Amino acid sequence: MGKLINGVWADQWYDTKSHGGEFIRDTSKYRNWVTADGSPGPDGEGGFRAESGRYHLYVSYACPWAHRTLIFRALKDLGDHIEVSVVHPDMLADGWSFDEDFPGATGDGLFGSDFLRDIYLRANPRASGRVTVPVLWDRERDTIVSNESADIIRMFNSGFDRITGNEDDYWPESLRGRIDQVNVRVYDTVNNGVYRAGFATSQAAYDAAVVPLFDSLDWIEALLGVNRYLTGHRITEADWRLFTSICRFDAVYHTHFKCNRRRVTDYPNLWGWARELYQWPGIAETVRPEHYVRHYYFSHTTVNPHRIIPIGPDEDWTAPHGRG
Ligand SMILES: N[C@@H](CCC(=O)N[C@@H](CS)C(=O)NCC(=O)O)C(=O)O
Repeated sequence: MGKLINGVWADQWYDTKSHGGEFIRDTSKYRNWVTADGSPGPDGEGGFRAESGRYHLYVSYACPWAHRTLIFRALKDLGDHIEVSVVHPDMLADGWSFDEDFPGATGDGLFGSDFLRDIYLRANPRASGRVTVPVLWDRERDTIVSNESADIIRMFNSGFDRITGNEDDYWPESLRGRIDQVNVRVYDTVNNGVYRAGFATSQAAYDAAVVPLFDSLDWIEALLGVNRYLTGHRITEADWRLFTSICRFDAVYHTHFKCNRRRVTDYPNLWGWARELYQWPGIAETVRPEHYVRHYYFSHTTVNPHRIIPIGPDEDWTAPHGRG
């Protein structure tokens, strides 16, 4: 695992030393937007018009951020319009690779590259920074539109509606304030909180992440006792953004990232909600435990040096969810 520096690959783990043992996530570099008519989105430049077949999505089934984009691709009927390439779950010295010797790893369907970094270098031969999934690639302009999952799911939520005829809205105007509020807490303490706990290299940095994480899970459990979904009676982006961390929680974060005060199955409301989302049409196919279990336990040798993959909990995600 590493990063690009002026177009050259350097094998480097995250630098926690200079921040008191704390893991700090880099910000995404590409923030352009696909819009229905090609006008600029909230950030970045214009010229990325929604068109069938024009955009290609690079993902890992292991990654919770990439998982969001696969979920929105499924929810919004974009499967026939946006093709996907899936990296191998092992992220080793060369970063994400397009090796195909793992079921579900597709190789690079566009260029036949060996590594995901080749895609970043194609967009900019002197690229610097981490090489992350997801990446939304524009075949027409031969460049990266965005490598920020929060933006990509909003593009998918509304940008292609004229092409698909699917007008389901997971970021409805009337709930935007509340959704954004929930997203901030969920991002800081859960989505990113598990990484801050798991990659911490000091007790203080771990404590500072793990306590707010379980405070938030208690808060969510209470919310889901009152409302069917996080922001009320209607499922929104906020639910899907939480879901990708929750489906990985018991199998990975509880053990590998030491987030072990409780499991998801210990929270009756959260566990029912999680099963409902898992059973939502099109979603179970996007949940690939064999990829995420392998990825975390095998790739993070700083956390799990012997690469032993634990047996995992016995949980039935297909049991009736009892919600609603
Ligand atoms: N802000 C990005 C974060 C993406 C991200 O961190 N992806 C991880 C996989 S879960 C990755 O590719 N990491 C490689 C690295 O950090 O070198 C997003 O939400 O799209």
